[in-house]
Amino acid sequence: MISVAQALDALFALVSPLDVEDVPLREAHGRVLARSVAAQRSQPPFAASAMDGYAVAAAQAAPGARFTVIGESAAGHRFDGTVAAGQAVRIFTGAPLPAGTDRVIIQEDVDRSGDVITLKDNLDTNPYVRPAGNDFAAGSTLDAPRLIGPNDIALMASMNIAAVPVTRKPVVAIIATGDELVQPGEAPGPDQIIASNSYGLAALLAQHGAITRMLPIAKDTHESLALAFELARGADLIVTIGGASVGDHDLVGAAASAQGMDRAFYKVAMRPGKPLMAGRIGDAAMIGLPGNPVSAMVCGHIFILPVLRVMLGLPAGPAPRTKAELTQPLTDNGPREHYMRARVDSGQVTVFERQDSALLSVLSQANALAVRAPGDGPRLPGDRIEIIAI
Ligand SMILES: Nc1nc2c(c(=O)[nH]1)N[C@H]1C(S)=C(S)[C@@H](COP(=O)(O)OP(=O)(O)OC[C@H]3O[C@@H](n4cnc5c(N)ncnc54)[C@H](O)[C@@H]3O)O[C@H]1N2
Ligand code: MOO
Repeated sequence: MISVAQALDALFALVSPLDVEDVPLREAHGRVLARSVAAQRSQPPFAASAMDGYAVAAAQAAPGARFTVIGESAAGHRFDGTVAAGQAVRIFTGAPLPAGTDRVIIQEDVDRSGDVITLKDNLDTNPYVRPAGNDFAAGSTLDAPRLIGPNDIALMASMNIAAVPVTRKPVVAIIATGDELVQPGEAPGPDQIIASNSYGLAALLAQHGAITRMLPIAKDTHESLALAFELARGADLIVTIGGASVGDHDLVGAAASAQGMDRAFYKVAMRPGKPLMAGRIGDAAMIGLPGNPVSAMVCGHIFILPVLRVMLGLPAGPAPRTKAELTQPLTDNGPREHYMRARVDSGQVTVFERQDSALLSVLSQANALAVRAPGDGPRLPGDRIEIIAI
């Protein structure tokens, strides 16, 4: 059996960043910026007032100084003339500073009588001018790769970038396997259960930038599995669920081999998730997940999300870990890396008592996986242990 880190490296070697497409700015949120983009203009494009008040020459601004107001500069409507000594222009936030001025006196610091203003004592010394290019200069870049968030959308809008180069979304085909499965909403027979982790995985992968194709449930026969692989053609990644272990009806490995799968590995020293397999089938990467619902979801977080990130052009790396303080003692860990379902609150982590990999009710209460290294000794309350947010 290989380690989780070795399995991740092998998975990263199976995939590469997908091609680039341009999308309208409104559709770029949550996508990965594939090429750096450059500002089409400076912001602000002119020296602008930061406050409502009066634009004057700074050299003349002193308590008691008097100015004649000769016009107005508003946002979107500049004052076209030049301001001479002893003159001021009424100005509003965001408006261009008129020629001949380099300071804004806020209106609270002014007494106005008709067209004449007198500056008060205790003048605010801030010039309240935003120089041209204060935020960014034309040509300055937002660098790729980067997961585009709402703040980036605002910045690119301001840079006048209407079409954004992003990595194409990976298409992931999801194949649930097993005679016991029916889809949610169908009527199960007495020995049947409802397919669940295919739906959880589809939600997880869509949340992280994939287009998911949920294929019909494959029966535990070579013919049915062959048909499922046929239907998966064209996907960038094929994810099977179940049939990965050693039982007489676990046929996914053999069915994938029959499709010409070039196997990278089978079995990983982790808990849950041991019977994981991966390889390539034609142009697609293939990941065979164990069927136990929590195992499949944990493998989704630990393996598939990092693989998606690489396909999206983001750096290769494992699921990010932080540390939290244990609230309870833990017995020593076995030889496999253990991803324990846990709840983190205010930096403290409580590991659930029931860790069976069939318990979706426990997984749904969890917001983290507490990670135990292979052979990790017993732990005491107060110990800081590694966690992965889920
Ligand atoms: N003798 C051994 N038995 C098992 C071993 C082993 O090493 N030796 N490994 C165990 C481990 S660990 C796991 S995990 C499971 C994984 O087995 P499979 O990948 O072959 O999964 P199945 O047998 O098909 O299913 C297991 C379990 O999960 C349910 N299932 C499957 N798919 C779905 C789905 N889409 N939605 C909901 N539930 C699903 C299935 O009904 C089974 O209950 O093997 C152990 N056995
Ligand atoms: O390691 Mo298997 O993946 O739960 O129980």
